[in-house]
Amino acid sequence: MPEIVVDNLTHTFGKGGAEALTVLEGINLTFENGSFTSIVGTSGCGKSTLLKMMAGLFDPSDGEMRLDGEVISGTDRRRGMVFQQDAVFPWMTVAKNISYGPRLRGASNSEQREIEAKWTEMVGLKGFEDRWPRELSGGMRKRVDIGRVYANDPDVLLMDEPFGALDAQTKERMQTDLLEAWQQSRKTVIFVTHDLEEAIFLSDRVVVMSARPGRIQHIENVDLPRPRKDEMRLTDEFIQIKRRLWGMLDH
Ligand SMILES: Nc1ncnc2c1ncn2[C@@H]1O[C@H](COP(=O)(O)OP(=O)(O)OP(=O)(O)O)[C@@H](O)[C@H]1O
Repeated sequence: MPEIVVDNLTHTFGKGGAEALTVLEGINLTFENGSFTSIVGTSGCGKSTLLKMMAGLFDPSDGEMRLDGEVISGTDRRRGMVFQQDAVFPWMTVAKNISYGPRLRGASNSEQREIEAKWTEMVGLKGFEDRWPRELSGGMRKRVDIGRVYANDPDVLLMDEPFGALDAQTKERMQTDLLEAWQQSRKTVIFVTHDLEEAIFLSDRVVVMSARPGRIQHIENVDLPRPRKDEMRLTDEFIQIKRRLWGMLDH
């Protein structure tokens, strides 16, 4: 069953005003349940805007998005978002950050412990449960962020350049770990990135957007086998996809 449908979506900031700016035009996309899709495109083509609208942070000026047939409007824990800047609470330990959402919804102490144990392990933070965010590296804080979103048990994870601020080595490790968590949970993931290699490595599909106003320029199905291995980045098939997509972007 299709999970998210973006139906003829157009978005103009300040519509009707002198400074009106159309950033997205005529976007039609379907994200299948459990799929991993990346969205790439030159800076300013509206990738973050599209993702934020899927999160329900604001409504499109035309068209609509539906999750299982229901029009998306407003935020909902079924759609969890991870931003580039981590959103970890500095006054809570790793475990408390992770169980924040369930605690807010009245989960019992034992349910919270269970969720903390499951997700600290899944995001590679076992043994760090009682640490404070100030004691963690950037990559570890990102893991807390991802664990916290997963702990809410969303249907869809919306990730806006979550690894953009990390060094190359940490980034590669985070990509592999994210894929492992995704393969176990099979949530639908929509992942915005500037990094073509990251997009290809992670995804079933890479959506290429044209420069502003962003339109869908191309959809690349990535048929590399899973589980993905780091060495795949060096295969001819991988490099060919990268070259093809690179040629489509405005540099
Ligand atoms: N709230 C807003 N009001 C007015 N214009 C906005 C607003 N948010 C974004 N924009 C503009 O919309 C365009 C698209 O922005 P968006 O952040 O979606 O692009 P992007 O593709 O994610 O860019 P980048 O890759 O650089 O993050 C930009 O020109 C930006 O200045």
